[in-house]
Amino acid sequence: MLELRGITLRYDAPETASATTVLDGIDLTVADGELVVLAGPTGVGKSTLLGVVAGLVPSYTGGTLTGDVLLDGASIVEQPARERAHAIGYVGQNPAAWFVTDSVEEELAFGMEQLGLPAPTMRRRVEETLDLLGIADLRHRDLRTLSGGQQQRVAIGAVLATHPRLLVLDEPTSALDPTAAEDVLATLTRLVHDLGVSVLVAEHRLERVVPFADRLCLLRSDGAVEVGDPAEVLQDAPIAPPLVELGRLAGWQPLPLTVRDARRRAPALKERLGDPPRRDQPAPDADSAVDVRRLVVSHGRTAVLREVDLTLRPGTVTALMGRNGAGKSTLLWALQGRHGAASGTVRVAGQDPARLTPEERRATTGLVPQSPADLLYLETVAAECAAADRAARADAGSCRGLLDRLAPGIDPDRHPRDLSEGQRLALAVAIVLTARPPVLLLDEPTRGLDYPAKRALASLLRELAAEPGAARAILVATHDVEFVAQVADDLVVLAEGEVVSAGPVVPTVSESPAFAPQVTKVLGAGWLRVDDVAARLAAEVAR
Ligand SMILES: Nc1ncnc2c1ncn2[C@@H]1O[C@H](COP(=O)(O)OP(=O)(O)OP(=O)(O)O)[C@@H](O)[C@H]1O
Ligand SMILES: Nc1ncnc2c1ncn2[C@@H]1O[C@H](COP(=O)(O)OP(=O)(O)OP(=O)(O)O)[C@@H](O)[C@H]1O
Repeated sequence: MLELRGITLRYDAPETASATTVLDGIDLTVADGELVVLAGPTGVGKSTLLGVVAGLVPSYTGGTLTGDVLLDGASIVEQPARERAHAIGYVGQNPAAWFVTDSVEEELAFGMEQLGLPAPTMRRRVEETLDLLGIADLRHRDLRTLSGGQQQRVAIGAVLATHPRLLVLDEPTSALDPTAAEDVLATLTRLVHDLGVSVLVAEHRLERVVPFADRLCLLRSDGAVEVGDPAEVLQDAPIAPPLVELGRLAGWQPLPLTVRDARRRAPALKERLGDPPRRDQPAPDADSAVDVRRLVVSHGRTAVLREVDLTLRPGTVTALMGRNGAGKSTLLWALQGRHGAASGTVRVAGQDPARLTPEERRATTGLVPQSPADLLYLETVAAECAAADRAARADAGSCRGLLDRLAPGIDPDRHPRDLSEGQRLALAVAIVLTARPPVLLLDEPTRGLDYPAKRALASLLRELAAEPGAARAILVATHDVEFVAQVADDLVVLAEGEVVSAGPVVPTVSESPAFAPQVTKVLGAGWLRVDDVAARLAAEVAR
């Protein structure tokens, strides 16, 4: 159905007369009724390739494209994006940026209006889509007031309502809670299997998508491309979901792609491993870094946070999880003093953040918001890093050093607008971490990050939490269960604005089918990370 021939994209930088070749001679086909996953390191060119298919690159981004894009055998490479929209539905990495209307219902209808569909058809499809994505209760809502995951669902719905034959999706589950992500992927698979729709989806959280994939296309950083059966492509891929890494360690062949497959092989491995590792709990500290009591925050008449109690211990990383719209971002903003409490108290490093000046606030609390671009306002990566060093009175090069740990090798002269999603997030995280404030808040900080980058971020946060004398507390709102397994000591789960569980990570995730990481599902409570398994096997060999 879709055929890409020799796609090469060069981004020109006129001011320096240099050019970056992002994609170099990519060939790829997507058949009718096939779901192809596009994977690869942060910044390798996945979004660029999807943009080429949708007709957005190079028209909206600049750059020079060579090669051909064929749909049903006919070249569409010269066709503008809007003329491809009857067949190709595209959802970008940052859905809110693409909204063209004000309300959920209008947005769901907009694409169909553009295609000139009759009103009764539109009406019917809007209803179907609201149900399909579980967003019926949001139908009259203003798009700007939706949570990140709610926006992502609306964006996917708006495209599904046009009934495209090819869906092109850029990290479509990055803002979705684990259950919603599974539901959306199951819906897509139904469209693929029952209606012969084709899907090309770029994703970093391979543990979520690979079980649904017919084929995997891996773009490597050296420009090589591998396309094929997911288990074969992942055999020695530099990026792999935890199950695959576990399978490699244990020597399982073929590599397991689903928890079910891995569990069948697990008994022998469990026997070799013995008891799960003991996790030291940091010593309880009398002074909490963050203390929230009976916090209520409302939007109009709706209470979004209801009597929330939260204590963050210095020296710890706490994960904040919960369904889309549960109130996680609202809580983070309240800790930064930006959402006035209707009632209750908030104390951050002993003070009420709402009473601090912006400068005092920055000195106590650093927040990486859900859309990292909000923190970036200068012309180059180098200027952003230099400004962060100055603001934090840190040594020159501090911010750049942090950035290189997360996303190495970014051109310092590049405009932050032209970074890939993961690179932009890495820059925002580096800027906030440069200030080394006593309280760090991160809202969904793994979008666009590949596995090595997530591992680097986890170890950076662990180092910052453990810094002697810093008494630092870190709170990470995320849907990324594998990241939680790597980084967190404690877990707080919100539901409908209330804390429904709070405590050390191991018991809290072990009992939850939604929040348990793959290693826990395969090996049982107490095992969280592939690294723990590797360490135990290495110790066994040493004995
Ligand atoms: N308009 C542009 N001008 C110059 N360089 C660009 C532009 N857009 C993207 N790039 C660069 O092209 C490379 C590929 O970006 P792209 O967004 O396609 O990566 P990606 O694989 O989707 O990344 P991520 O995993 O972070 O989403 C990156 O190095 C990025 O900095
Ligand atoms: N201005 C507003 N008016 C009405 N409701 C709002 C407004 N702002 C946020 N909300 C609602 O408050 C709830 C909590 O939003 P919040 O962004 O805190 O959720 P979240 O847990 O961070 O979600 P996600 O996981 O999707 O990012 C959501 O249901 C959201 O729709």
